[in-house]
Amino acid sequence: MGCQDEQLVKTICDLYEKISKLESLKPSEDVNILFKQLVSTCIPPNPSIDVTKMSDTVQEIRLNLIKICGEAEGRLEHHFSSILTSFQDNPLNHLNIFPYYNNYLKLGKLEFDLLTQNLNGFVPKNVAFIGSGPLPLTSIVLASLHLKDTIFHNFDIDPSAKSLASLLVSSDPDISQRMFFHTVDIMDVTESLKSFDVVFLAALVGMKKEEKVRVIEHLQKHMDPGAVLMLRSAHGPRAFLYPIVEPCDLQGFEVLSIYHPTDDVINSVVISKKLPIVSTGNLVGGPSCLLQPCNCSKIHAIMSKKKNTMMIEEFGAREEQLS
Ligand SMILES: C[S@@+](CC[C@H](N)C(=O)[O-])C[C@H]1O[C@@H](n2cnc3c(N)ncnc32)[C@H](O)[C@@H]1O
Repeated sequence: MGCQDEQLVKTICDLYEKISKLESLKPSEDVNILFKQLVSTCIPPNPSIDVTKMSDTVQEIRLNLIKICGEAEGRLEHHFSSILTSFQDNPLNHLNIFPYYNNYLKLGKLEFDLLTQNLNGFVPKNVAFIGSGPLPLTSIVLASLHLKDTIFHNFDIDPSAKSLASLLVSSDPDISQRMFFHTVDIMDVTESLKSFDVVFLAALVGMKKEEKVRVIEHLQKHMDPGAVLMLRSAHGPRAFLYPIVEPCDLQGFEVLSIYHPTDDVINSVVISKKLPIVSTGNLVGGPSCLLQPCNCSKIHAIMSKKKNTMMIEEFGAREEQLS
């Protein structure tokens, strides 16, 4: 790692030391300043920064940072969703009070464009968003601007997410009829997952690699063959803020494209499709794949086709009926 990169990692670690000493992660001037510094340090594209090759100490800092950023993001969303739902008129007319609203507009457009490019004109009728939170901006942006006849089912493990998000959309004549919220751990949702053409998985569902892979395996077991799984990942220094999803984490899926933004959209986007299961229960295609050397723009994964046998178990887990 060059000395400039070493300096970048040192700056991130120094910011972690300050952030980890904060008494609260609730939005405040101190919290906002530190997180703005952290995000602006991590955003400039730098493919030579590979967090997976750093020391155990830096890896531990990264894991803690992802957790802290996740908590701060949740509190920020909760804070602004509470303000928005206090408006007398339609809260969806005031989304721009959220500091990262423009980022969600750009991310939503990027995800819609990738879907359009890879779905060959098919318009999804039923979309699931997993980890929608108290301010489900991805679903709202997609439903309002891009998928104007699509039904959205939002899943979140946190009860306050459903209560705030439902209130947020309740006064919008269109969105309130097409958007539903469920308080459930996605690991407890099984049969219902088959009804979705597209499933989005929020970056912060599964913060550790093994947690993320467990969720992906669960989705692979219950999604409909041919359905699309949209994931959020991170690249370069941005991987200090969010987990990385690699094609090899997506067993049973064909990775169609990975897009690494180079502007202020922080998340990379991974679009994949659940592989068909042939009659003998074997999967067509295989888990491992080769990525062309990353040029930090748009990468198509090259799938190596290998036969792969997969046992499917029926989960008797509790499941909330979709409305
Ligand atoms: C802070 S939100 C970010 C999503 C963002 N609002 C968007 O529109 O892209 C991430 C959410 O994931 C939820 N979450 C984490 N693990 C989950 C799980 N196993 N099942 C369902 N939701 C989960 C958290 O409760 C949190 O509200």
